[in-house]
Amino acid sequence: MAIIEVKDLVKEFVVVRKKTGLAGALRSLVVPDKKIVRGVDGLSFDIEQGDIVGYIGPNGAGKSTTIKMMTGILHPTEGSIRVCGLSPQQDRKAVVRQLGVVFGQRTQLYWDLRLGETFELLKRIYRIEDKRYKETLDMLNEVLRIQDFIDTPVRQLSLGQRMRGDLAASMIHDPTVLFLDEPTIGLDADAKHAIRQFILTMNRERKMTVVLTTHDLDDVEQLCSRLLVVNHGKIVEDGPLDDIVGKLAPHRLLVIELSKMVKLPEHAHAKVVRQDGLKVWYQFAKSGITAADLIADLSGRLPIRDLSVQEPDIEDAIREVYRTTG
Ligand SMILES: Nc1ncnc2c1ncn2[C@@H]1O[C@H](COP(=O)(O)OP(=O)(O)OP(=O)(O)O)[C@@H](O)[C@H]1O
Repeated sequence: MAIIEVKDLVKEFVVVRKKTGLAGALRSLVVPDKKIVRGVDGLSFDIEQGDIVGYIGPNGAGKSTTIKMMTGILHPTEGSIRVCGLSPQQDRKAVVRQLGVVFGQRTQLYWDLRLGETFELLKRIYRIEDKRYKETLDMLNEVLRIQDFIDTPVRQLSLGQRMRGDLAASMIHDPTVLFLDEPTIGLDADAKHAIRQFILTMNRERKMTVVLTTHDLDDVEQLCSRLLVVNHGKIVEDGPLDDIVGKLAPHRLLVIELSKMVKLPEHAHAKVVRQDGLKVWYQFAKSGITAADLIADLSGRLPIRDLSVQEPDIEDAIREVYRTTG
């Protein structure tokens, strides 16, 4: 059985369209011009235990709305959700016990408490045994190095420390599923690295299922085995990371710097897509030829001073999908 089951999920919001001018504003008060917005428009997917799934899409695609429904914060207009076999709406308490939720844009820590006091409080709320609590804290400390700032009041933590604290707090009750909404937003490279290591460790050591929304494609590439791409409230792609990259961005570029100007040879598997003086860009399909074979072919026919292979930019590719399906 999948750990998360989402079927035909729809969420509609009623928004009031404001009319312009004073007369319009007064008219809106008397007869509001209401419009229904579909934030989520018929989503279906399953997530298996132990998966790390990237839930990605452009601004306004419906990612946060889906997460809010999966965590029981919002009620679906239509459709059904099961998390660990339970309904987040009907069995909210039991589902919350199974979930860790972290929003990168806002903290769930108590602003005036020291981080350690917050953990103690959560231990009591969730009635965690001393032994398990200690094991969890030791593991969290190893990965997130929270000991350095465990006695600091939350309001004095840097953004990176605060995010580590938030992640640690979400783990105290040993959840089965972790929802992360933009966990690396605004962080420096070190903090991002620590957070990615933490996610991988929790997944490996505790079989934690992770659903991650992010605009950071490095997060996706380093963490996720599967991607769900959402646009206008609908899933537009669902599959292994490599397949989606292969489908959306099948080409690579071989960038060659020539040592002197020559006539460029044609190649059955590569075409020149750009030239700027002595610099030449050959585009080739990953499925047609390997970079090594292409380099071997061309190096006998061109005076090469330097070269590099550019991987496809998946973000550009996804943007292209959004443009064509939007
Ligand atoms: N409370 C609300 N009232 C009205 N419309 C809403 C509400 N919440 C979300 N929406 C609309 O639903 C759609 C999906 O929004 P959502 O916040 O889920 O997108 P998102 O993919 O999380 O975007 P982002 O990447 O910017 O966080 C948008 O059109 C948004 O304007």
